Amino acid sequence: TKSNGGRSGSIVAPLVANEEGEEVQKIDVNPPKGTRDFAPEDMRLRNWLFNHFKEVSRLFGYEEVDYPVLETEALFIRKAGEEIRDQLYCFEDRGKRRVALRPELTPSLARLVIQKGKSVSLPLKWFAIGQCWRYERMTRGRRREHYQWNMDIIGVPQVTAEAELISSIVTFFKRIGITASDVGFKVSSRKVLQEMLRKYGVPETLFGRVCIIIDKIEKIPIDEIKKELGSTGISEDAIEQLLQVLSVKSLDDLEDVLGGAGEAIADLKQLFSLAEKFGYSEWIQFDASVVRGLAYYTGIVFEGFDRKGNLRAICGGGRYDRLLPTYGGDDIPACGFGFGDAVIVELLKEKNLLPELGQEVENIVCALEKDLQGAAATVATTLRSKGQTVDLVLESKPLKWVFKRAARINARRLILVGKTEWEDGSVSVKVLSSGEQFQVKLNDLE
Ligand SMILES: Nc1ccc(Br)nc1
Repeated sequence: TKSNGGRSGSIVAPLVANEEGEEVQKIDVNPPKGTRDFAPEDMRLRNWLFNHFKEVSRLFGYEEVDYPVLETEALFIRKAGEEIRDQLYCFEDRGKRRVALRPELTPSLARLVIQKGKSVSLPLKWFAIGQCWRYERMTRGRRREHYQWNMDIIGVPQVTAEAELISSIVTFFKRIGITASDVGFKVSSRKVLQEMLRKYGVPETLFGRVCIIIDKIEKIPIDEIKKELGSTGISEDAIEQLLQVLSVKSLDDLEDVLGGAGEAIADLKQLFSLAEKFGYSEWIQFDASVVRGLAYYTGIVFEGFDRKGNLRAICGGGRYDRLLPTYGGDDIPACGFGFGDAVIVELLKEKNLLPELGQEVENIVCALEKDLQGAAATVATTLRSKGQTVDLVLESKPLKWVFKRAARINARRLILVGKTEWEDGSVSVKVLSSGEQFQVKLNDLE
């Protein structure tokens, strides 16, 4: 027995004989470390999830886009100390170009918007579902790929954009049976930090780095946070004040600390007011400690969390008004979110909300004799041309086998092509749930 979970990686794989009788090593039939296969039952769940993503995006009037999974490494090189950068799945290709498997979709979106330039009219409302990658030492045994649903609004500076994005996620949750008792959104604004840093004369250039350090506040000891903040040159007093403001519990308290004139308070007040109008107030709460782990956010940030606190963030997003100019693009405001395909499935399992998705086919068609296989093909094609799904039995099989297969694929009807009936263009139909059986002319078969 293998001690490595059946992977033949480190243990010499068994030798098997090929067609020429040569001894060959059996390949490792598992997918590469950190990646997944999607066998039919997995693919049915994935399609169910993605169809909800797509249906919500369509409801909100968003257009679908996609980008290459492979991008130039430069698209993701940011110097703010992000984990997403440390884990970049990057390499040199055969043309000696530095490339990377995308760790997220937003930089590709920015690249395409810049590429389109004046040929597109703002605002743009785009969505994508794409596989994203990271290269992480497998010691933690975590996945190296996941699929992310993204929705983005490009060209709207007002907070109405963020309010609509959160509404789309709430709409998604409601469609799959998740309620405000299960999940909430922690909402804040990076303008809180920005205003605090300005107050202490901290250079704007440190903003991204400071946010990334603070995003780790619940992951590493507070002394480490203070040490890392200190290493940027921020004074101890400023650090104390920063950490103080992150523990503020309400917008009113925040207003007391920041004063009422700043954009942070104005944005947050408007967002909570719009939440009322969109009908999702019970889903959101102010939480000054939310900063998110991507350097490019500049304003409102939010993350979906499970109220039981068992899981990692379900989704997250925010405003990134400075991203396009960092790639040489125009100064176009933007905001968006990412929603991964892993935590949501863990949540659905926990809430017993996973859908039962068996294979379904309307008809299984079978020739009763070998020389009627052609006739069976005609029957299958006729049904398919009418939009009926058909599993055609492709070889001569005993009826017992056919009935077993019909049950396994959950066929609704068994269509038998027999010699006598076929002579006058008819087939036998058996409705498998009721046992009802009748003969019918092929052309009358619906
Ligand atoms: N960015 C990223 C990519 C892949 C996985 Br799995 N998690 C995060």
